[in-house]
Amino acid sequence: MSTVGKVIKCLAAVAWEAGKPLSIEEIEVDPPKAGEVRVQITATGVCHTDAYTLSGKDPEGVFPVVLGHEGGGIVESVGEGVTSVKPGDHVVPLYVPQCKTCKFCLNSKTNLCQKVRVTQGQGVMPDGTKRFRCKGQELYHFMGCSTFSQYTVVLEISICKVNEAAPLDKVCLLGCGIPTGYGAALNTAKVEPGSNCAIFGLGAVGLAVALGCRAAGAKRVIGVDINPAKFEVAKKFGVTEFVNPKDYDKPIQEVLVGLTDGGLDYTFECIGNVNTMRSALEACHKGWGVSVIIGVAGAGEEISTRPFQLVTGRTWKGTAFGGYKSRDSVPQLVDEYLSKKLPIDDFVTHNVSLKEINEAFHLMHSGQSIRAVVHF
Ligand SMILES: NC(=O)c1ccc[n+]([C@@H]2O[C@H](COP(=O)([O-])OP(=O)(O)OC[C@H]3O[C@@H](n4cnc5c(N)ncnc54)[C@H](O)[C@@H]3O)[C@@H](O)[C@H]2O)c1
Ligand SMILES: [Zn+2]
Ligand SMILES: [Zn+2]
Repeated sequence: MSTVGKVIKCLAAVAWEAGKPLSIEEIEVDPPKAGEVRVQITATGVCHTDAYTLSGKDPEGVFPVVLGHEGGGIVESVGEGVTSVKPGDHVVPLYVPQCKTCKFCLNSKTNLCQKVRVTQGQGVMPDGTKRFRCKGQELYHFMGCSTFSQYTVVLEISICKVNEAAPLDKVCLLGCGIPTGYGAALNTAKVEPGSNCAIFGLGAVGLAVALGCRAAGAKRVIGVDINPAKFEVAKKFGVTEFVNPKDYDKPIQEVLVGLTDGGLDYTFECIGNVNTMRSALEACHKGWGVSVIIGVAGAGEEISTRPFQLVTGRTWKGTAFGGYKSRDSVPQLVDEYLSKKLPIDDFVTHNVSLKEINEAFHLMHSGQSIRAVVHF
């Protein structure tokens, strides 16, 4: 029996309020309106941003909400005017959309499409309404994706069709963490062959940076992390040396400058801590070192350094979603995965069912997982 045009009842992990575990509920998902796509989600990763919003610290956070933004799925039906995907297509929802018409999309220097920024931040579709209900209450959308549900509704500009040969429980991770780090090295820093790089924080994002540095032909890739358990696994991703700030009684930037004859060519902050952001900048080589901020700091926090650090030729940059124009790039990254250039499988350390989704959050908080993938 076709579900097209009908409300679908399915299971979702609902965040009813801040600071509480997710609860598995039967929800109702409306059909897609014009320009929208209803997707059956088959797998999703769990990312720090989901945890951040769930914690209540996100000033934009609204409840009750269906979180999740690292999903993979199959198109169930499309709304009026949708042409780039059709029912049955394998797709990855994208929290950075690509409308291809706004000022940002038309500028090759940025990937930050602004077409639906305001409504996406408010947790609603562009017409101000929502497509989810549970127990008589409407549920908010999240980052334009809401992948913690068996079915979700997203905009056509927030989705891309990917090669069906790729398993969705792996390429779902191309929805956030992997492109973020990989693109930070390749698109934002534009790491050159023979470079010395340092990566602060060896979670999924930092390890993806390591893959990007390796792909670019970096010579030394120094991993900086306070969890020594990360080093063995990081070698597999191309980290060549490991520095634990806890092993030293001087600032870590001084240690790194000493190890590298004056500093790094490229550093990457993948923690979200304003102190390590400063260390990462100051670990850069005078005259040309570039530091890229990827980690997301807490609301209201500020970075600082002495301006002389910049006057003497260091550059501070930042990046979201690795600088990738999302709909153009994610299908290409899927192809890189299929041609064994981009090893996504190594990121999946745990697999859980939807009912165990809170366990995936626990594995992330305790530092045990690189990524735990939730299967529907
Ligand atoms: N800019 C973007 O588009 C974007 C996208 C996704 C995630 N992020 C952010 O990237 C960051 C990393 O995400 P992740 O999923 O890899 O996180 P993660 O928690 O898996 O990894 C962080 C790592 O940093 C280490 N660490 C913590 N404090 C440290 C310190 N003081 N010194 C050295 N190492 C330290 C931890 O041991 C851990 O290995 C987060 O802030 C996340 O919000 C940004
Ligand atoms: Zn994320
Ligand atoms: Zn746009």
